[in-house]
Amino acid sequence: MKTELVFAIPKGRILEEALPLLARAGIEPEPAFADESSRALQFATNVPGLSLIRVRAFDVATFVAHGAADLGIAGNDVLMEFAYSEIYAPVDLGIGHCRLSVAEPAEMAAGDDPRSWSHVRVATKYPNLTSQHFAARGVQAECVKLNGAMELAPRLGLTQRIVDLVSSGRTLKENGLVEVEKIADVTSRLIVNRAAFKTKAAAIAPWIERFREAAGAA
Ligand SMILES: Nc1ncnc2c1ncn2[C@@H]1O[C@H](COP(=O)(O)OP(=O)(O)OP(=O)(O)O)[C@@H](O)[C@H]1O
Ligand SMILES: O=P(O)(O)OC[C@H]1O[C@H](OP(=O)(O)OP(=O)(O)O)[C@H](O)[C@@H]1O
Repeated sequence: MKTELVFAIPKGRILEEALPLLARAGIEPEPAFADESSRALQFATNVPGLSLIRVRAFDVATFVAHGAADLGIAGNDVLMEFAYSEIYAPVDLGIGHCRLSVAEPAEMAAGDDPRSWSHVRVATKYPNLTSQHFAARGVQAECVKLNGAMELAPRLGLTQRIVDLVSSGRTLKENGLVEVEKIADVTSRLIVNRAAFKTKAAAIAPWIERFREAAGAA
C-alpha cells in the first residue's frame, strides 16, 4: 500500500518562493493550490499519496511537530521560537531570506548603546526567542506579543523598541525606525516530523534528497 504523506506549506509570502522549489523537487499541486481565493485547505498533487496543506507560517511547525503533517516548510525564525524537539530540519532551502532584529526610533538610536541595556520592553511576534536572546547577554526582556504591524508600537507608545523581521528595511524606514541589533539570520527550511521520519523512512528520505538538490539548483 502507498504511504500517505501530508506536506504543510505556508501561505503568504513564502508560498510564491516555495512553488518553484516544489516543482524542481517534482511536486505539481492541483491548480487550486496556487489560487489564493480558493477556500480549500488540502490539495492533491501529481505524486500519488502526497497531499499539500496550506496553513499560516507559524502553524506549519505546529502541524509537523504533532505529526498531523509529515513534512513542511518553515522559517528558522518560527523553528527557534517554538523549539519543538519533534521537528527535524535537514535542508536549508535558501528562500525567505531576512533577519530578525531589534529596532527603535531613529532619534532614540542616535544616543543609544545596546551594550548598556539592563532591561528592555519590546513588541514582538517572537517572545521566546527575544527573551532567550536578551537573557543570554544578561538583559531582562519584557515582551508584548503582537501578531503583525509591530512597527506601530513605538509611535503609539506601546513599547519603545520592537523585535521583527527585516528584509529590504523599507518597513522600518517608512515608520521612522532603525535596526540596532541583529538577533538571527533567517531562511526557510524543509522540516520533518521525527517519528514519521522513522516510521515512513522509505517514503520520506527520498524527498529530503530531492529538496536538497532542488535548493542547490536554485
Ligand atoms: N520581509 C521578509 N522577507 C523574507 N522573508 C520573510 C519576510 N517576512 C517574513 N518572512 C518569512 O516568511 C515567514 C512568514 O512571514 P509572516 O510571519 O510575516 O507571515 P505572512 O506571510 O505575513 O502571513 P501571516 O502573518 O498571515 O501568517 C516568516 O516566518 C519568515 O520566515
Ligand atoms: O524589511 P522589509 O522588506 O520591509 O520586510 C519586513 C516586513 O516583512 C514582514 O511583514 P509582512 O510583509 O510579512 O507582513 P505581516 O505584518 O503580516 O507580518 C515583517 O514582519 C516586516 O514587517
